[in-house]
Amino acid sequence: MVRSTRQLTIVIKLGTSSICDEKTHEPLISNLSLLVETAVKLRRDGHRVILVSSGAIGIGLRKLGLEKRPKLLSKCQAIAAIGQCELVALWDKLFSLLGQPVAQVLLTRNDIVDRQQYINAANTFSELLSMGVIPIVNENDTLAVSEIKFGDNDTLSGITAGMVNADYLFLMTDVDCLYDKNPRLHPDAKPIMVVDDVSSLQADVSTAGSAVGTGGMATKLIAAKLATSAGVTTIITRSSIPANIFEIVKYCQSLKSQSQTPVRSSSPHPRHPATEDPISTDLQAAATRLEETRLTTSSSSASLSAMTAHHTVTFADPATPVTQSSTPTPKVPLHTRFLPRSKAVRDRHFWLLHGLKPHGTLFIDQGAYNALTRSNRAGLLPVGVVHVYGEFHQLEAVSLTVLRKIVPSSEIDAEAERDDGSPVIGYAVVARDVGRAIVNYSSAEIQKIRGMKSCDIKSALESADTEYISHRDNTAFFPKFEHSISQAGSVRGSGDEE
Ligand SMILES: Nc1ncnc2c1ncn2[C@@H]1O[C@H](COP(=O)(O)OP(=O)(O)O)[C@@H](O)[C@H]1O
Ligand SMILES: N[C@@H](CCC(=O)OP(=O)(O)O)C(=O)O
Repeated sequence: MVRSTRQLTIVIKLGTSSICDEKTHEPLISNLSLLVETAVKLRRDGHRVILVSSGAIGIGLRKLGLEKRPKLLSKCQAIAAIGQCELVALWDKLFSLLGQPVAQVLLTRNDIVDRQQYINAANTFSELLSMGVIPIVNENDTLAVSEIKFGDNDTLSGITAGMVNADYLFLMTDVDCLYDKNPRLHPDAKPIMVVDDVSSLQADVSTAGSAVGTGGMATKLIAAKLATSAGVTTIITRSSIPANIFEIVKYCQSLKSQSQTPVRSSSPHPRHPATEDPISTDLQAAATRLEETRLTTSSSSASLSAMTAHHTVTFADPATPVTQSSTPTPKVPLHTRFLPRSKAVRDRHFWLLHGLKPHGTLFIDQGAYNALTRSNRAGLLPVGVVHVYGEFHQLEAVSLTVLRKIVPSSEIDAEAERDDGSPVIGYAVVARDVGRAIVNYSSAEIQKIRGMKSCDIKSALESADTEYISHRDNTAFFPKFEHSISQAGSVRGSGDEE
């Protein structure tokens, strides 16, 4: 039993590989039943549970006696429609045996781009959870085409966890945890126990996962980044023993309460809980890492598959200082734990960053970025915009990118050419994706007023309702340490602008 002084909200994501057999696509009934027992026990312990379930296409393939996914999108969508019906009927049947009501929630990215629809979805989750129901979420594959797709249920589960302000996101899969490389291909792969910053993680997740899964580990890291930014502790662990969730939550809760217990000190200065103190948080993480390093060798055998049973070495980032901890080592099943950010991005900011689909990019200068992110935040003025990329309309979303350097594309690739064979005249841009904004002007209008003082907007445009390209309430920024690493991308422009 997970004893907790407060009710926890726990999102559990189950991938296709945990729902049906990789080759025959037969449902893995024992897996599903164990998951149902665990979810119902969590409910009976007073927690709120959401299940994000893949498997519609896998189950649909089985129903139609097909060996693999057809290439044609409409066929896949039809199979998903057939499979989703069977999948939810199966979940409903299993949960009903234990008297647990469930609800089906199908989402596409388009559903949450609109703020009101996002709020509607969040309210529906909230109502269902307070009625004691377990929502079962999947992407609405019948409607989703690439432009409006989450693309994979890992990302969808990260967004769901952020939307409901969950405490935990469990990404249940067919390996015990995240490794430094794919354990299916590398028997010497080392498990990674704790991750405190997904952006600086060094693990090879480039190889594909199971034959039935869509994103492999790469999309689980995206989900972890999304969820931890919203303050959600994210766990990757094996799905075949769902009861491990109890042990892992108990362990994480005990770490949290340890770190929140004020330390008695003779110092005249009050001590802050460790979670508010970046230095002690680091030490806590490092100490935890050491504890977990020990426990991997001793207690994970129950959850280790034949494939990974020999992994007794844990992997700790050598760059991170590790301190001794005298805390007795608890026995916890093998898992990777992604630590939540202490400054969680929630509600409107979470929606701005992760619900919206950017239609273009505004390159802003460092001064604008500083003004937009300081404590007394400013709105985005034309003077801070140095470049506009893409075509978008008023009130659409854009990415905000801090421009670092512009390099003529010829310096990067002398052979660069367009599809029709003509040479590319343009730039390679070194920039950092820092946030999102909803704009008050179209791309064509911003092109005219970028770099201008606010008093000049009226003379440059036919109508100018506001001096702001984006009001501060319509901008949101990724936590500073989580910016994506500098990326180079070519902007195919006229070449005469900068
Ligand atoms: N660094 C890594 N650590 C662990 N698993 C990895 C890694 N890189 C790739 N994988 C693969 O990811 C798979 C899990 O992803 P996936 O098949 O999409 O599962 P699911 O259907 O549960 O979403 C594992 O079976 C493994 O082969
Ligand atoms: N929506 C799809 C699942 C897509 C997906 O992300 O699958 P997986 O990588 O196995 O979690 C389905 O239900 O088949």
